[in-house]
This record gives sequence, structure tokens and C-alpha cells, in this order.
Amino acid sequence: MNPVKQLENHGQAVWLDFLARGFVAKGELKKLIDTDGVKGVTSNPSIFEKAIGSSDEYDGAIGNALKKGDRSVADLFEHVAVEDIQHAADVLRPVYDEFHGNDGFVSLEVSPYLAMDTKGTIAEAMRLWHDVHRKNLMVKVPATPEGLPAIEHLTGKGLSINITLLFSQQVYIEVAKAYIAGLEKLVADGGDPSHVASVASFFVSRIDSAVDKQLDEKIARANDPQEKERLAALKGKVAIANAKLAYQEYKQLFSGARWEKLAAKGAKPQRLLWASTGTKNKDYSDVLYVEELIGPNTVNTVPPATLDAFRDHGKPRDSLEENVEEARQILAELEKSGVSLGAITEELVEDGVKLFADAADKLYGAVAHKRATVLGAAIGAQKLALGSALKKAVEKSTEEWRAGAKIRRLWHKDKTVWTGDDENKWLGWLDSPAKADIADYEDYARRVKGQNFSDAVVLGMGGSSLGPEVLAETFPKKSGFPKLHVLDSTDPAQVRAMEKAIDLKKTVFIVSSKSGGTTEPNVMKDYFFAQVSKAIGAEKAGHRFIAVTDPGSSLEKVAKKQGFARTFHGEPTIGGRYSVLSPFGLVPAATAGIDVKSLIHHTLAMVRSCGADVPPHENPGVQLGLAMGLAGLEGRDKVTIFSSEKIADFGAWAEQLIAESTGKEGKGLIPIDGETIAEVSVYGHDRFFIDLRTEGENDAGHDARLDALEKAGHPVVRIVIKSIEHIGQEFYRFEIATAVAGAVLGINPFNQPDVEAAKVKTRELTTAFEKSGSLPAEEPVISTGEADLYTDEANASDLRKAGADGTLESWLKAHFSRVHADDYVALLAYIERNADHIDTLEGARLAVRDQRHVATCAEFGPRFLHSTGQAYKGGPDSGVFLQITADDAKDLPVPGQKASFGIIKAAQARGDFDVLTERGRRALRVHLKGDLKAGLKTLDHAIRQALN
Ligand SMILES: O=P(O)(O)OC[C@H]1O[C@](O)(CO)[C@@H](O)[C@@H]1O
Ligand SMILES: O=C[C@H](O)[C@H](O)COP(=O)(O)O
Repeated sequence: MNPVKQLENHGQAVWLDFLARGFVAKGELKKLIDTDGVKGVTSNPSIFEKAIGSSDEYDGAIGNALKKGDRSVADLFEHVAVEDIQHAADVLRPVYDEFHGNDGFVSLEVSPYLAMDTKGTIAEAMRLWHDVHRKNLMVKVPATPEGLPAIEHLTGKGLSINITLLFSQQVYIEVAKAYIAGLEKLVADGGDPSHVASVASFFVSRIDSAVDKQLDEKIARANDPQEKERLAALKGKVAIANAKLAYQEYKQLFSGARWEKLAAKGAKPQRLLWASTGTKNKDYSDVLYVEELIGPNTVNTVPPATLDAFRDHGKPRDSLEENVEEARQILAELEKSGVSLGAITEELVEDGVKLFADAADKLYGAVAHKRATVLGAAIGAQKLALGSALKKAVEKSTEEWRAGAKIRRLWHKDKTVWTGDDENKWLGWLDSPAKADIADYEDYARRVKGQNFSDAVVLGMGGSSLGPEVLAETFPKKSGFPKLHVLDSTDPAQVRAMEKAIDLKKTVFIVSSKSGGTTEPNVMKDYFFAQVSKAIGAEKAGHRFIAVTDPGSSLEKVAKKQGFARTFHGEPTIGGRYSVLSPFGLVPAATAGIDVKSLIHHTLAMVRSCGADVPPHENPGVQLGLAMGLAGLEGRDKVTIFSSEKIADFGAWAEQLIAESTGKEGKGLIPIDGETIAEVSVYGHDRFFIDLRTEGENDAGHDARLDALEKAGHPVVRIVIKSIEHIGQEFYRFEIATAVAGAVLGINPFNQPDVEAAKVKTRELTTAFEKSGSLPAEEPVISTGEADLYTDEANASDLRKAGADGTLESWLKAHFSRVHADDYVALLAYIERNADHIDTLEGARLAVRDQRHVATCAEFGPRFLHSTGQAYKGGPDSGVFLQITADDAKDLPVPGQKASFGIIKAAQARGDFDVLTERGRRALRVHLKGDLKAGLKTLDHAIRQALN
């Protein structure tokens, strides 16, 4: 008779430690049931990894699952795993019936990531039980300290549990007691224990591997040949001895009054199941862990090779209760030799969790890859060309992130991923897209449409304006909806220009401020509220205003008082620059008729791609973040963004995210947005390039330059978005990447400590103005016909030493002479941000770049204060700043206060400048006098001269 089948006669059930889709589908499991009397199947993360991860057998199933809609990687895995388990369970169902629920089980393990999480294990086990929906399912739960209460709880709920990763007799006793306690609870709750089965998977071969290793080390060190022999005699014996003694415990545990009471109600003893019974050491018999552990009421789950071997040459006998005394002696001898089985078994549990987690990482990585392949262009493609050194650093860090479970910890809001400060309180953006109330946005959009608005203006700064600006610039105007504008300035000319561009009587204003306390949106609101009141009557003005603000803010109160049409609440655990996929971006989107449902739908694909369940090597957000962060550490800290025409404004949003998040404590990344691409020769070795475009936006000249940069050894990331409708994916990818880069740089990416300093200075100045009617006097270092120049003593003295004298040009020349390799030059202009001025600034910055071969920034104040301003003051001391202010041709009063827009802007510029100089930054301010157009021309000319 087939030796495997004979095990039945010894009271032992053989289960198969293997599962794969084709194996079940082709009838091979059925064949083993028929020929070998196989009575069950066990799976684990390694088994699924081999089945799914290392073959294309599941590609079709994954493709089919995705046809019904995108899913997370964990969901996708679970979906195919559940199908496999169901198929196997159905094949084994006749066995289950024949043996009255004592056999015929298929085991599915809860995620190894939850091994230290009781609640998570319980929730997942319940879900799997529900999803598989088969009586002959056993859910595998590890015998960790956190697993034990889950075992009791789940048994109490009537689930059949297979306890895995069990190595020690002591823990086994606890496991058996947890099962018994669980059954008692079930009975107390009126449940029927006869439907519950359980096995305690006692691992065998892994113990020998670990013990033998320590014995070998001792043998090598021992001098006495007898000692060597004594130690050698223990090799390959300990695992079996340990298991035999566990069986003796089993007999005790499942007898006696307490147990009999349950047995009388139909409860089944929890059988010991010998697991890990494939021989690992080639010197040992390939059927060792079957032959030596045969006894009644036990199970042995064997891998296919062991099953084949036993069928071929196994010799069944009642071995389990042979030489029990000898087993005790073996363990005593082992202790005497100084090898602690207790310590080894403890370590094996930890290693076991880690091994299964490693397998799950590989498995999830493979599923993530298959998902990305099926979805194709529906997820923005990302290609990293990093050069060999950075590539290696990223690979190393990727492995550290994987082994340290950092992406899962990030998603679980573990602040120790960063500095352990308060990062956990600022991660609401992770799930803000998933939480978006689409129905409400759609309802709101319908209402907006009904009102025949011509324009919608967002009044906000930084995180409250830049996201909406990207949407306004990227999406064409939707018919029936107002045209979306963004105003983020205190420049009187710019405020006026906005007023001119809209039809006041037909405009809806969105006042956006998380804190509600930011100066600019408040004064902009005061101004436009007064203008609208004039235009349509004070009592109706409120109807034209909407507030987006965090709950309880001062803005919310004002909105209520002034009768705003609606207040949308932001989420207080989201900082401004991470808020675009929350009401701060979505309300303006809905107002402009942008399809929020589709925007979020596409975004969620990226959320899934960057999920906790997508290991770092397949996770696009993590990969980009690691590359950015590590490049920064290597001195490539100028993140240079090229955005194609259709998404040209994306960089303005990314700038704030990157600069305000990372630029602090003297560290950080300096985003460079808006520089056109140039020849390799103009770039230093401090660049990290990101090229972003939508599909089909190809430009041969641009691409040739980009390729040349890559060839020259610059890191280049290429991102191709399917269409503008997919822009949300990039917001999300960059948010994850920035959070990851922040972790690499060792800073808190969610605070902005240095922005506050400039606000304090500005407040001091405006308070002084309110009191005295003028800003405190200031003394220029020189005054020419066209401009006054200002700076602090230290800068002035340095500049004079460098040749600054009586002309604007000489000061500029001296200032630029302080620019060295790897520095950046930032032009910070507190003037109207219009096409002409943008052109002038761009021209000047490119001249600086091309002459000095340094990175350049061209920014408008006060908007950059709420964006890159943080990094300029708090980031690395590599910036050389040229602040540009000018006389306002025509100021504009702010209703209800003394300080006009012009005064506020001037105070902001001075506050900003004071902080820069206080921090010892290289800064010079040019104040243009008289006509701005002429002044800018003069300045532009002087800059070019100074560079020569
Ligand atoms: O939405 P709020 O609170 O008005 O803040 C606007 C912007 O100001 C900052 O706090 C910087 O001052 C940014 O982080 C933020 O996006
Ligand atoms: O339930 C089965 C166990 O997961 C399996 O037997 C472990 O075996 P291994 O030690 O060969 O990985």
C-alpha cells in the first residue's frame, strides 16, 4: 500500500503544504486526495509568492479582476488568493464531509504585516472568513504575543484557526489554552463548538537548522574529541525531540475535566500539525520529519517533494511516542551544551514573521507590477535615469525602506519615519482623495452652474491658491461654468488687474485659508466684498462669497457674519501645501465645472500605486522621493522641473510643496521652476531634473537636450501623464515623494518654521504703520536716479569690498561676484505678476544662469513667501537674493484699515528682507523709482552688464 495512504492507519492526516491555481484546476490536488489520501492544504505567504510572484499563471486572473475596476494591491492579491482557497476548499469539501468536519481544510494566512497587531489580525481574519465563505477554511494566525488573544477571540466567534509559527512547547501550551478559552466563550455565547476545528502548526525543520548551526559553531571551537562527538550526536535530533514532547503536552491539555466538559458538547481537540517538515539539510533523510512524527490525532503538512519521497520510500510506524525519555535527555543535553532552545525558538518566531513579511513584500511587489502592467498608461509613467552612483544609493535605501517597513509605517502615521516630532498629526492628505464627498461636489457644481456666473476668483495664498491655479491654467473653461481665476497678491496693480478682468456683478469669490488668519486673503476679501457690495448691494454681497477654511477659524466666523453662500471645511490634519486634493483644490475645481469625480477617480489609481501595500521598489512615490532626497544629500539639491505646455503651471505648485516641506534647518531641496532647458554646459553638478508632460507632448529639441543631460550624468526623471484629467495623480505622487524625501533628509516635512519669522516682522511694520501713519524710515546704501539700494551692514561691507560703489551696476556686479558653484540666484520681485513682468524676470534669470552656470529662481512677492520663501530663509545657505521692489503707480486702500495694499506689500518685502539678512544670507534689495516699465528695463540692462 502507498506509504502516504498508510499514515491513515496510524491516525495521522497528511495535508499538502502547497497551493497554485493550475495545480488545483488541472485536477492534481484531487488526484492526491484519491491516491495518497491527502486531507487538507496549507498555504503561507512564501507559497503564494512562489505561485503568483514567480509565474505568469495569475496574469489573466489579475487582468480580469482589474477589468471590473482598479483595486489596491492587497485587495488584488486577496482576490486571487481567496479564489484559489475557494477552489481548493471545494475540491476538499467531500473529505470535510466524509470526516464530519475533522479534516478536509484549506488554510489561508492573515497578512504577516499584522503579526504584532491583535486588532488588525482579528479584523483581517473575520474578513477572510467572510470572503472565502467556506466551512472548511482555516484562517492562519501566528503564535506571537499579539496573535494569542486573537486566537482566543476568533475561536470564540466560531472560526476554525490554524495557529502558525509555533516553535516552543511553552507557547504551544498557551495556544492550546487560548483555543480552549475561545471554545468556552463560544459555548457561553450559545454557539456550537462542534463546527469549530483547529490545528497548532508546530514547526520542525527550522528548529534543526537553527540548532545545528549553533552546534556546528560549538563543534568547531571544541578541542576535546569527546565533546565534539557529544555535540555532533545532537544534530538533527532536537526538532523531533521538541515535537514529541509537545505531543505529550497535547495529551494532557486535551484531557481532564475542563476539556471533557467541552468535548461533551461536541468540541474537537486542537490537533498538533507538524509544519516545516520538508528536509532542509541534505545530509538528513528526505522523509525524516514525516517518519519520526507519526501518531494518532496529528496532522503532517508536507511540501510536494516530501510527499513524493514518502510515497516512494517512506516507512510508516508509530514513532511519535517512541523514546519520549530520550527526547527529554536530548533537550537537557542541549541546554547543558549552552545552546538555549528557548532563545532559538523566540528568535525563530521573529525570523518567521520577518521571512513571511519578506515573502509578502516580494509577492505584493509582483502583484503591484502586474497591476501596473495591466493599467498601463492609466497611471502616469515614471522613468528614473539616475546614473550609477545615485541609482545604487536609491537601491540600497529602497531595501532599507522595505526591511524597515517604512512605507507601511508612513501610512500608519508613524512619526518616527521622520524626526519623531508631530508628523503623525499632518498626514490627513494620505486619504483625502478617498474621502472626497463626490456627491456633494457634484451637487454644488450644479448649483454654481445654475447661477450664470462669468468668473470665479480664488482669494488665497500658497497651498490655498497654487493648486487651484494649476487647475485654472490646465483645464479649459467649461461651458456653463465661470472662468476660474486666482488672486494671491497684495500688489495694488495686480488686485486692480483682477478686478478689471472679471465682471464684478457676475463673479463668485472663493476665500481660501486654512488658518483663516492669513493677511492676504483677508484683505483681498475685504476689498472685493466692498466692491461687490457697491455693485449689487451690501445685503446680497455675501451670496457671492464662499469660504474654504478649517473648522472654527476666524474666516468661518466672518463668513457666517457676512452671510457667505457656503463654507466648506478643510481637514485640520492637512497642511496647506498638501491640501489640493481636499476642498482647497476640489471646491475651486467644482466651481469651474471640472469633473471632480473623474479627477478623483484617476487620482485614486496613483493613491493605490503609492499605497502601504506597494513595497518601495514598485512604489512610484517612494522611488521618486528616495531619488530626490538622496540626490539632495549628495549635493544635487536643485530640483529642476520642466513642465510641458499643457501642464506648465504644475511646477509652481510643486515648488511650494518641495521647498516649504524640505527647506529648513539649513537643509533641503531648492525647486527650480520655469527655467527653459539648455545645453549641458550651463548646468552645475547640483541639479536633479524632473521632466513632466502629457502623452504626445513631444518636442524633439527639448528631448535631445534632456537626453544630453542624462548622458552627461545628471539624474533625469521622466514622467508622462496620460492627459490633463490625470493631473491629480501627479499632485499625489509628488506629495508622497516629498514626504519620503523629507524622511531621507531627516527633517519634518510638515512644518514651516521660517515663514513665521517673516510674518512677525511684517506684523511689526504694519502695526507701526497703523500707529504712526508711516513705515519706519530706512536708509539706502546708495541712491541713484533710477533706484535706491538697501541691505544690512554686513552685506553692504562685503559688497563694497567686492567693488560696489556709486552705481546700480557696480552693486549688482559685486553681488553676483559672490555667486559660486552650486549656489542659486533668486530674483524676488514684489511687483504685479503679469506676462510682461514674467518675461522680464525670466530673461534676467536665464542670463544669470547662462553666464554663471548656477540655478536660478524668478519669484513674485508676496506669493513666494508662502511657498519657496521657507527654503530661502531656512534651507541651505546657498542662495544669493536680489529683492526687487518698486514705487506703486497707484496704491489701493483696504477698507476698514489704515494700511493700504501698497503698504502691506512694502511691509511684507521688508519683513522678508530683514529675515534674510538676519540669517546672514547674501541679499540685496533694489527699489525701482518712478515708472516701473522703465525701471525694469534699466534693471534688466544693469543685471546683464553686471554679469559680463
Ligand atoms: O491657508 P492659509 O492658512 O491661509 O495659509 C496659506 C499658506 O501660508 C503658509 O502657511 C505659509 O505662510 C502656507 O504653508 C500656506 O499654504
Ligand atoms: O503551514 C505550513 C508552514 O507555513 C510551512 O510548513 C512552513 O514550512 P517551511 O519551514 O519549509 O517554510
